[in-house]
Amino acid sequence: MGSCANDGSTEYDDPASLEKMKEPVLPLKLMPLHTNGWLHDMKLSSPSAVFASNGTSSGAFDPIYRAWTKKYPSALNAFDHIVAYGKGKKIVLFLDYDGTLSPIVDEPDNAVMSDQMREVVRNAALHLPTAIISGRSRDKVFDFVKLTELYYAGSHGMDIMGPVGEHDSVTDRGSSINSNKKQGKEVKIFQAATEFLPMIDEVFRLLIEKTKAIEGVKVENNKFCVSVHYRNVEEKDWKVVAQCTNDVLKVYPRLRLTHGRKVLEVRPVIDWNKGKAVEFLLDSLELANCNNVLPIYIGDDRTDEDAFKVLRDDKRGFGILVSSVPKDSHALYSLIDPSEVMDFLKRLVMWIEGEALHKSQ
Ligand SMILES: O=P(O)(O)OC[C@H]1O[C@H](O[C@H]2O[C@H](CO)[C@@H](O)[C@H](O)[C@H]2O)[C@H](O)[C@@H](O)[C@@H]1O
Repeated sequence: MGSCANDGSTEYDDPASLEKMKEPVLPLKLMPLHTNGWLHDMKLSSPSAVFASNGTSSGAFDPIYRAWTKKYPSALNAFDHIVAYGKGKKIVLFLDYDGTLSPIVDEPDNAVMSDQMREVVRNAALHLPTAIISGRSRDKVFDFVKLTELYYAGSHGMDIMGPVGEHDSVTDRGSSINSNKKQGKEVKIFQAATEFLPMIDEVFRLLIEKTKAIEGVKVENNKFCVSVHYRNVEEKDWKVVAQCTNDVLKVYPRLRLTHGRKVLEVRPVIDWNKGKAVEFLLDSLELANCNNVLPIYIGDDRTDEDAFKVLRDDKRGFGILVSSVPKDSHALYSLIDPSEVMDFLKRLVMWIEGEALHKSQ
């Protein structure tokens, strides 16, 4: 297997097997491969939250954060304004998982969702179409959420289990595998990058091998993408993580890199992301061309920005960024942390129930 080369060169045991992967089939959209650039992004994407003495995030009391909320008002404070906009409309809910429904923890396998949050999400899904869109594999995120009432998009939207719609007008790629009974309802499985599965598996194994000497690193297979976690790596070694990942990635021009919260995400170069998944799901729900639909997307990560942007550009719905630190975003509103997400969802359901009661009288 290959080893990390500080001079940027790479050695592989079986170059022939990799050779066939080198041919770019799609236009390249690689981020700059200069690892110092990566390092800069790694630091930027890992800002430290401000914490109060009791351990809770103190964003609301921090003057810089409060100034930031002038641009991204709290969705709780702006709740009446949000629902006024949703009055008479069908609200569709899109939720990210890590950092939105579950707090960020050191060990990705321990990112469990509280029973209370699960109940709130379940209740939301009983009142309005609800989908989880995660960077994790679809199976893994389902194992955490365990709710059959929802739709799921894993691997940053590249693997969707959605409703059976009439048409797939938003996509000319990928495969709708079937329409079958899964988790008790009629669903369609859409996968945008099936041909990349062998490559992703190979890269997953290579990344494990190449990074095995770095203490704290964790490589996670998310089916259509691979996550290289550096949350538990000492900051002085982040450069080595970037170098090792770069060494692997540069022989795979059909893969690209994006940054998440203390994680490097390796994924296909295809034009597909969480924003496309939102469009696909709205289309499948046959709500894509309706004026009386209000999609709301709640997420905390850089990869959620694609979804925020779609909603913002279409002027149809809006994003809510979950963050305890000021960040630039395409979202319109903000929430500090998953506990505020829970409060927002509870209020939304109460409002929907109130509206239904009002209508029935
Ligand atoms: O789209 P998401 O549902 O937010 O998934 C994005 C990544 O989330 C997970 O990593 C993040 O959460 C971990 C658990 O709290 C944390 O340890 C890690 O540092 C974060 O980056 C998940 O493990 C990744 O595979 C997802 O891509």
